[in-house]
Amino acid sequence: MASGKLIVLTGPSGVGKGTLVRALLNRHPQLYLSISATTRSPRQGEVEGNDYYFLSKSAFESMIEQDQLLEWAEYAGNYYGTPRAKVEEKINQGLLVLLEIEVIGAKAIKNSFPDALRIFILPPSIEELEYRLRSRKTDSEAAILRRLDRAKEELAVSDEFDKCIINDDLEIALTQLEKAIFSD
Ligand SMILES: Nc1nc2c(ncn2[C@@H]2O[C@H](COP(=O)(O)OP(=O)(O)O)[C@@H](O)[C@H]2O)c(=O)[nH]1
Ligand SMILES: Nc1ncnc2c1ncn2[C@@H]1O[C@H](COP(=O)(O)OP(=O)(O)O)[C@@H](O)[C@H]1O
Repeated sequence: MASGKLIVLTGPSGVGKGTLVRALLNRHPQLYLSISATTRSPRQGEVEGNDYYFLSKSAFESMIEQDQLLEWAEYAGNYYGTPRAKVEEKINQGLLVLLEIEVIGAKAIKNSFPDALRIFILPPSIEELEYRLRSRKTDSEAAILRRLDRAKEELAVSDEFDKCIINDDLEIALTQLEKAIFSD
């Protein structure tokens, strides 16, 4: 059976990764989005198994110990990781599998999936990133400041990825993303 491909979308919190992924999945339902595990508490409206698998710290640590995560990272005081089994199953079925993850995990993916296409989403400016994080109204002030701190470190390594796309105009970014995913 033809082997599928892994596509990794990364970039700072608030840049629009989730928005781009939702638009991509709407237009291309054949894409498979991996659902991550996290120790973060659900936000209002988030659904178990749809947005994330919400786990206790000890359940997450037991997944790490049993090598059930393809990659994982600590981010803003919580653990986040990609469950391995589903991704491997879908890749073996020949599907295009999408991961939406932070930068450390996206770098680590290179070890297990050297052929993964890793795309870094950039904001038009750090001021616009802060504006997006605040206007989303999903995070506390402390969480926003942790995300902005982390964003500065993340933006500094954007050139280590296969492709960078600036999410200024959403439609333009989406078209560039489609080109990167489907023309390779
Ligand atoms: N390494 C890694 N990062 C993840 C995973 N799932 C989500 N993330 C990232 O963790 C960060 C925080 O996610 P979240 O709390 O949902 O905030 P949001 O992305 O700003 O809405 C984001 O950069 C996500 O892309 C994962 O499985 N592994
Ligand atoms: N191109 C864009 N222009 C303006 N606002 C955007 C754009 N893309 C996303 N946003 C908004 O920015 C905020 C953060 O987007 P989100 O997809 O949650 O980011 P991430 O998943 O990277 O944390 C949301 O309120 C979203 O509606």
